[in-house]
Amino acid sequence: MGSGASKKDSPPQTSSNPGTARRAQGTSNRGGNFQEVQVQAPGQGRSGNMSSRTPQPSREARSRDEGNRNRYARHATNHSNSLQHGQAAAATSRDGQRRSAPLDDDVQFQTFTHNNGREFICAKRGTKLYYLDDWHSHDWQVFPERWHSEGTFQNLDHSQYIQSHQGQERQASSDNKAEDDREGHLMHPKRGRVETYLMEERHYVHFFFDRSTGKWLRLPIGWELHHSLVKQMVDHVEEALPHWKDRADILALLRACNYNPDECIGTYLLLEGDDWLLPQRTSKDAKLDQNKDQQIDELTQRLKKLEKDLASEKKAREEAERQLSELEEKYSMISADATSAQRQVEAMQSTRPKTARPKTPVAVAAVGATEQDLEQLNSQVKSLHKSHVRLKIDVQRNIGSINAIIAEAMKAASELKSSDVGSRQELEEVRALYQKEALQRRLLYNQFQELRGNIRVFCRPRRDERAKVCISFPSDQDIMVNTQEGNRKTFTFDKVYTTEASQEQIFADTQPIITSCVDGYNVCLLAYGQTGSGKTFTMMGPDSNPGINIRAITELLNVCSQRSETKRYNLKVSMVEIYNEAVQDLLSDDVKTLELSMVGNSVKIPNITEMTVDEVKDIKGIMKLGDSNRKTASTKMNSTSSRSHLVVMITVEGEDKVTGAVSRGVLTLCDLAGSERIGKTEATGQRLVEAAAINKSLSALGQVFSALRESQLHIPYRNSKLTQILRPCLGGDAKACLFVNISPEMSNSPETCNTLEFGSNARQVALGQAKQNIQRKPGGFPPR
Ligand SMILES: Nc1ncnc2c1ncn2[C@@H]1O[C@H](COP(=O)(O)OP(=O)(O)OP(=O)(O)O)[C@@H](O)[C@H]1O
Repeated sequence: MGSGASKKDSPPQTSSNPGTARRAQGTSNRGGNFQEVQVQAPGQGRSGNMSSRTPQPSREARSRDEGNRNRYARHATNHSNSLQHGQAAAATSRDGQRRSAPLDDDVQFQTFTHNNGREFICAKRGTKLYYLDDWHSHDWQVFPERWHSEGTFQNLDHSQYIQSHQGQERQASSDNKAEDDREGHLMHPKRGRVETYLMEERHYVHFFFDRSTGKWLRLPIGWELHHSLVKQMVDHVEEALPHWKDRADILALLRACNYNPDECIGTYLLLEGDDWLLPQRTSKDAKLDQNKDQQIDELTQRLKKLEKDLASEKKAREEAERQLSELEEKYSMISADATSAQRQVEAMQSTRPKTARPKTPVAVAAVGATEQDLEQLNSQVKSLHKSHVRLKIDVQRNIGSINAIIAEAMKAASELKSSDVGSRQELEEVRALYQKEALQRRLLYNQFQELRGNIRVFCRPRRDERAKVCISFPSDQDIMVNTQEGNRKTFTFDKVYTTEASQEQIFADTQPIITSCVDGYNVCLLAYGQTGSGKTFTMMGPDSNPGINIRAITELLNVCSQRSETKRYNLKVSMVEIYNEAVQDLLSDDVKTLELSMVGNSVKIPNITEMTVDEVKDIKGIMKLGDSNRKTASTKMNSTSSRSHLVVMITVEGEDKVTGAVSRGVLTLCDLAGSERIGKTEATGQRLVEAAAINKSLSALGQVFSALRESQLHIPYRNSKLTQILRPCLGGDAKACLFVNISPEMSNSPETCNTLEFGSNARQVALGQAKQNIQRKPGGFPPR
């Protein structure tokens, strides 16, 4: 085995990867390079000569050993054969003639169990010992010296097992042949055994051109994260899943999802909660958490103790206060007695002659208060004073401890406040979870819509501040109309904008669908509604605030230039007007009328003018040219209203610089003529003819939607020029969006209801899953 040299004497780790096994098999030297050992044929000579000497193992060990021996015996048979062949071949090549191998009993087979758990089959000849590195190879390696101390040997009695297991060997080899090594499994900690299959899929792979080697090389993840387009995708996923911080991980899943951010988010959400997807928690994290829990417990205990102390201190304080007030009362009584006694003494002294100072207490007794009484009173006053001082000290001491308690309580309160911050964080997490849930629901809904190929319908009311409005918005998917009869009707769409919605908002919601045109999808956007409801404002918009048309082409140019490293793009624009059932080329100098030819499911418009757009500045010129050629005429309702359908078609062809595959997507942007009833416009003459043509084509569009909705066999595309042109967009492999533009005025509520009903019907149309138009070889697409 050539690789044996690189493995040196360190035993390779066991690999369960079937691919690895297969590779090892594929690269091994079938003839073997065992050049030193002469071995006997299986079943010949002495065998298992040491088995009788080995101590008897336990029953469990015995059965394990038997299993091993069976395996080894099979391989020993094969390998002893191959030893012979290898040796013979080697001997032949070395000496030019085949050396006769002494097929005697000088080879002994043993199993060696390395301490790392791996087992090897070994062959001993004389003093030399060899081992088989790879189970499937026939390459014998010299047994490394140091392994002797790193494992144990067991002799192998192969002749004993060969006969009984030759049948098994044959069975095993026939089983192996049928085995598909793309099948596999992994052991998931929660899901248990997970079956896997290595699918073959066409995937985008980012390459870069390496000038030094002149080769295209795979872009490493680290580099790819700096690529602007990829960066955008990773940002998008990161924004949707704020918990997923590892950008390289995100990119790895994006690669696996063929650079589809939605699929990437969907996969993540599907497996969310899976520990393997989240950053692995380290033992350090666990310890930190444990410490935190401990701290919280300690704090809670302390808080409880403080509360208890506070309560008992409060009680003691109340008691002290009560005693104090009692003492104060007593003191005031006694001091009142003392004062009156003092007064009596003074009175007595003032009435007594100055010279005749009483020498005996009898004189004092005569006025009712003896000296003894006074002394008693004096001592009472003194003791009261003492208890007053003691009380004062007590109160001061208590106030000190109460202050300490208050400080502790304040500390505990601030800790509680910080734990409140924690619960606020929890609240934030719950909110994030809710947002994720909502995102998941929206994604699933979008995926469902995409799979069914539903026409997405967006409702946009025109801004009107003066008029009495008849609409209200219960949610961003519902709109309620108050009819003139006083009823209320609610309609549901994929999105309902308010009258305040900006052009940017409108474009942002359609942008992903529009840009999928660069990937080879056909995309169609229609604006339907009565005259003056804002269709042209939405699609074309004023110069200062452009609508979808100009923003879409600008965005397509941006996406193309972002991908210019790997793809070469060509963007062409054509513009037609359908006026009175005639298709007119708006980009030709003479506004020529065009013929349509239906070929199968597609429509061809021969001789249509296509203008290449290379830069953003080209767009406005083209739009202006088309607009100036557009027929507009006044009706009673709107003096500038267009009485024709305007269809702008943008073809984006991309050629992959590496594979040469060509993608082609067509973005069809259609500003339909006003849908109001003829009666309301009071049209006559030419205007009446125009209105009739408009009505005919719009009702043909409605019929196509109805037929598609009911999955009828015949879809009446041929009923009008409009439906013929739109056939590739409504025929099953395109993505379609319909804007229903409405007027908010009460006087227009019947038309508004009609428009919303048209939109509701269209929303039920399932076109089927959109398909990418990609051809392997360039030049594969027929001209339009
Ligand atoms: N969302 C809006 N915000 C501000 N102004 C608007 C809005 N929608 C429409 N308008 C204004 O209302 C008027 C009529 O709109 P617009 O011409 O787009 O209607 P329309 O449906 O295309 O009519 P028509 O069928 O006749 O072509 C225009 O002056 C336009 O600027």
